[in-house]
Amino acid sequence: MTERRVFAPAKVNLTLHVTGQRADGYHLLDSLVVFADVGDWLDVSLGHGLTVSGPMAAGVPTDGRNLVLKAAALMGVEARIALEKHLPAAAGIGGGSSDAAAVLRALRDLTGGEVPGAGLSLGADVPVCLAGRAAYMRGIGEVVEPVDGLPDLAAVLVNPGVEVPTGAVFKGLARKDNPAMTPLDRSDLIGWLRAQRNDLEGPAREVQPVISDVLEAIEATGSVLARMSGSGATCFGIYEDRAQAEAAAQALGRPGWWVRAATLR
Ligand SMILES: C[C@@](CO)(OP(=O)(O)O)[C@H](O)COP(=O)(O)OP(=O)(O)OC[C@H]1O[C@@H](n2ccc(N)nc2=O)[C@H](O)[C@@H]1O
Ligand SMILES: Nc1ncnc2c1ncn2[C@@H]1O[C@H](COP(=O)(O)OP(=O)(O)O)[C@@H](O)[C@H]1O
Repeated sequence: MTERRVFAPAKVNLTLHVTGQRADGYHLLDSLVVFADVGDWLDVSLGHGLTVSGPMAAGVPTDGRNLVLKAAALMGVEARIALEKHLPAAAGIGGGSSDAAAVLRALRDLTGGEVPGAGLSLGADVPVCLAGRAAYMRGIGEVVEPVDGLPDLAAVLVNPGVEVPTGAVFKGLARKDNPAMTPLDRSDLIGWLRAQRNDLEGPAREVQPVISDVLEAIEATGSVLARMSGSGATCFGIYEDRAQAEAAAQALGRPGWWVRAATLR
């Protein structure tokens, strides 16, 4: 087999605490990250060329700006990649980073090569996406510590169709030195999550006020928790079970909104 078909799941920051800032301007993070059963698909082989198709392909670069080609360059090879885009871009769910990580995994497999620096040079979210499982993400994203024993979470993902530039949201932070997460309480995960934060939610709402409407709409469907992921604008709701999440996804349909029921793990 000289071709690999790989899945690039949506990344969800269940929590995202910004705890400091480095001299180079990058922020120190303390985040619990999980992955969805919703994502992009890629066919990867050694060769040349990139095609982008699928329902969310519009606006995604098809040249060297695409992170999947940067991932191949990092591995020191040329790759032939067919990317099927299902995730919105610049949406706080790491679409580009997860695509890059999927290519790194496929090329590692095809070439036997190592991934330099776990892909951090491609973006702060790439190392955790390369791990591809529930993990704490710390440092600026380079410290990834797997977390075992979390229950599957029934969820909806909602993106209101507006892009949020990550850098602008970090710039809008009033405080850089916020408290870290408290120790994880597996016996009351939802209660624990409610007591944690996404520090980027405030500045992201300033950039895109529609995020407040999304969170209110999710809360109105009876979610046990509603939060924003990453730097937004995608928000998630957590539900008692998958049937409730599916019903919520139906209820949340609005023109221009991207809504998916998902299992997070
Ligand atoms: C905020 C997070 C949380 O998981 O998710 P997204 O909203 O991107 O999904 C990530 O840290 C984003 O990772 P990623 O999107 O790969 O970021 P990068 O391309 O490396 O950086 C984009 C910009 O965000 C800022 N940035 C990013 C990461 C970090 N730890 N501190 C920062 O200040 C910098 O201004 C940088 O120029
Ligand atoms: N494979 C890709 N998929 C989506 N966007 C990509 C990709 N490669 C590069 N990009 C660019 O990266 C930017 C951020 O996209 P993405 O990684 O999805 O954002 P986020 O980190 O907020 O989830 C987009 O504006 C897009 O132009």
